[in-house]
Formats: sequence, C-alpha cells, structure tokens
Amino acid sequence: MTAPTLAQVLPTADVIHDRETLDAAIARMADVIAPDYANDAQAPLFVTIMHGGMPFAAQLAFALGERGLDLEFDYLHATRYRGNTSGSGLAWLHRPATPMRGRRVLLADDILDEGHTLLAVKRWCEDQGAADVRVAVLAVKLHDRRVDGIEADYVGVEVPDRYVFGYGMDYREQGRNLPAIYALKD
Ligand SMILES: O=P(O)(O)OC[C@H]1O[C@H](OP(=O)(O)OP(=O)(O)O)[C@H](O)[C@@H]1O
Ligand code: HPA
Repeated sequence: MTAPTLAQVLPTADVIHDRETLDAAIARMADVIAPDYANDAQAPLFVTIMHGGMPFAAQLAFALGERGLDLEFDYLHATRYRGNTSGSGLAWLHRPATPMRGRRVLLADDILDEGHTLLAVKRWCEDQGAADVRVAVLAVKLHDRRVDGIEADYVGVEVPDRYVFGYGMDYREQGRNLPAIYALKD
C-alpha cells in the first residue's frame, strides 16, 4: 500500500508550534548562544546538519549575526530516516571539509529525537579534534527512548512523541518548507 501524500495528511495534522512561536524561540536561543561565544578569538564553526537543519540553521545564523556573533559555515549530511517515519542505520552522505582541530563547533539541527544522529555526529567532531562541540536544535521530542550520551545545549521548543514535520522536517521528503511544526494525526 502506498503511503498517503502530504496533501492527504496535512488537513488532519495538528499545528504544534506556529511560525510566530518558532521565531520567538529562535530569537531566545540566539540571546543565550551569542554571549557564550562572544569573547572567543575565532568564530565558531557553525555546522548545519542537512537537510532538516537548514531552515532553522539559517534563521539562527541571522539572529546570531544580529547579535554581533560571526560564524564560519560548514555543513554535513547524515540521515537515518531517509524519507521514512522511523529511523534505521545512520548513513553519512557528506562530511564537513573544514578542519576541526582546536575549533569550537556549534551543530545546528531541526530535531533531537532518539539521539542516534547527533550522538554520532558529535562523536565524529570530537574525534576530529574539536575543542568543544555544542548542539543547538529547534525541537526536542519528549519521550524516554533517547540514547545515552547526547543532549542539546540549546533548545527552541519541545514537541510531543508523535511524528512531526515542517520547518525543515519532512513528511516522506515533503513539507520541509512549511513555516510551522505539525504532528501527524495519531
Ligand atoms: O534523533 P534521531 O532519532 O537520530 O533523529 C533526528 C535526526 O533525524 C532527522 O534527519 P533524517 O535522518 O530524517 O535526515 P534528513 O534531515 O535528511 O531528513 C533530523 O534532521 C535529525 O538529524
Ligand atoms: O518526528 C520527526 N519528524 C521528522 N524527522 C524526524 N527525524 C527524527 N524524528 C523526526
């Protein structure tokens, strides 16, 4: 049986956080993050985790720039959902090119769910010799299935234990550019 399309699930999905709420949450995150890096001699390496992290990372980057914090950009792509609504093994599709030795690294992603992705990514950055690796996520999902050893240093909003999409997150590779976070009907 083929899965329903975005157009079929959207009418019955719930809006969990609207755009105004997310704008305010990202501004609050920037208020906290900017002072944490303000006295560093070198800009943090700001690593966007593609694809889902892109809209959030862009908005956070502007908010940090507004607050006087310069960033050096890079990106990586690690995926374990691959258009499905449950995860499997992590596949690295792109690794950052910028040397990390001695650098402070700030990872930006859309969601911390079970944590496999960010745990692996953070460990990889540490193995590259990063001096400090912090995690900024737009959303944290509330459940007790998180793997040990990973938490977010900076969080925008909490989401319920349902499949969520929008604001970077996909429903079967659709809906990433919806400007709100939705949850599939249970
Ligand atoms: O905490 P976890 O359970 O590991 O899930 C979180 C990860 O899953 C999503 O990526 P996905 O694998 O869907 O790749 P994508 O961003 O390219 O869609 C999301 O962007 C996070 O990186
Ligand atoms: O609930 C989710 N939605 C979209 N992508 C995800 N990746 C992990 N969990 C989710």
